[in-house]
Amino acid sequence: MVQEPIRVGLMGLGTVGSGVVRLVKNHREDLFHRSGRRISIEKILVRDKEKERSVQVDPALLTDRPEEILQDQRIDLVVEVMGGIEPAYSCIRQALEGGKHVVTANKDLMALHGTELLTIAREKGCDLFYEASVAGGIPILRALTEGLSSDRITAIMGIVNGTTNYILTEMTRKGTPFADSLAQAQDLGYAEADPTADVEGLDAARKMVILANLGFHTHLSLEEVSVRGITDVTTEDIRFAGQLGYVLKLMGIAKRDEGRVEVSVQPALLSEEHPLATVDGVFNAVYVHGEAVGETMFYGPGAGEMPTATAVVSDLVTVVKNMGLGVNGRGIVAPYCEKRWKSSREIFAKHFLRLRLADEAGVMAGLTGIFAEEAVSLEKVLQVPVSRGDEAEIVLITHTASQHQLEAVLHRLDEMPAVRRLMSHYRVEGGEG
Ligand SMILES: NC(=O)C1=CN([C@@H]2O[C@H](COP(=O)(O)OP(=O)(O)OC[C@H]3O[C@@H](n4cnc5c(N)ncnc54)[C@H](OP(=O)(O)O)[C@@H]3O)[C@@H](O)[C@H]2O)C=CC1
Ligand SMILES: N[C@@H](CC=O)C(=O)O
Repeated sequence: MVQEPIRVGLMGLGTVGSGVVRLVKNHREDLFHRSGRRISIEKILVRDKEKERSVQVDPALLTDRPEEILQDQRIDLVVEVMGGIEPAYSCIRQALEGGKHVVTANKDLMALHGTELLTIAREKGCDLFYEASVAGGIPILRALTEGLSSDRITAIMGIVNGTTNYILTEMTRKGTPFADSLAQAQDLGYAEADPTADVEGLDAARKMVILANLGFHTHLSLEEVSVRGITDVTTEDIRFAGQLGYVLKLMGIAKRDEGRVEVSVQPALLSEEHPLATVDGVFNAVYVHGEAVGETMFYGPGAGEMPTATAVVSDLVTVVKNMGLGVNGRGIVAPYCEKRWKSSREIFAKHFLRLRLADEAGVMAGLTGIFAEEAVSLEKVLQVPVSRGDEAEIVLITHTASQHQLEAVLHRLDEMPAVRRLMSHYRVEGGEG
């Protein structure tokens, strides 16, 4: 008996949606063999039906009315690649409540409403997959939920935003100014429609919430994550970090010790030996530490049309296979670990500080005295030349100290008259010893 095809309603035909159309067409036979059904894109929701498209589609498939997909009983599965919260949230909710399976690439939405939507999906016996929402083409969500499902995850650290990694790589390698590198990332289709979310760290924070919730089986919300982007990173910071043996990356850091978690996004220095240090350009990588497995790392393109479409269409294949087995929605695990945040006394790291000082006798002694009194020892100190004769600049790296100790030092430096300016400070990961 010839089975009916799986009927898909595609919401969005931009960068990712176009990739989905291309992949479904180009890998048609493989997808059929792997999923057991033909995949047919029945309708495509767009904002502007007249717009010129980079991919060829039958104009009769285009609609600007979501209900044409949501109320079509023949459609089994909705692929949401519009982005943003609304109308994506209402569409996905309505699709699930109507018994349609959903695949989405929308991290904004999954970071904000993921737990709620997954609960609806489970109750309705529907699948809701979102592999493409984190790290584009890297199957990291599947690694956490399947490959590492026997382990207890203690750390997830990642370069999870392709746009900022591209910008920082261009600044490091070629000294390309921030604005020019951002424009290139936009032209290449890596950046969000509003790139503020990329450069201010919010996009990475959304992904870290998704990763931490899956890895730690808890329910953390976005507002609780400490977020700092790359807009104040300078080429000097990058250069001095390099002189000390470090590279600067926008890092997502999620760690769990004895049930207490920390999650942050910040530009951080990585030792040149750290496995994440060589991840350049649009590439992403996620380093996962598990109690039993130890260190693992997942690497690949974090954004762009075809890598992201690969993740979306792979989710689609899983939905179709689950339909064949009659197990849709069963793989969704509800959060079962209590949420307990670390205090600032429980978060430990080394730190990089760049300070502009008055060039006077006794200033260095006063400065090192502050670090000693707060029990923060110094690992490396570098004096750098400055144009003003009455000023000196130093760059230093501390040994491991708590966040609380660092804040005490920064507060006291702020009150020390000879400290003219704190030029920059970053957390340092790796390079212990
Ligand atoms: N680009 C990337 O590399 C990656 C993107 N993602 C995520 O994938 C999703 C899609 O991103 P991307 O393809 O880059 O986005 P684009 O801006 O390129 O495309 C969005 C598409 O959705 C349509 N759309 C948007 N709003 C509406 C609306 N209100 N009603 C109807 N149609 C609408 C647009 O229609 P029209 O064309 O008519 O304007 C467009 O076709 C986002 O959630 C993004 O965060 C995830 C990983 C990587
Ligand atoms: N804007 C995002 C796209 C993928 O999620 C990024 O640059 O990583």
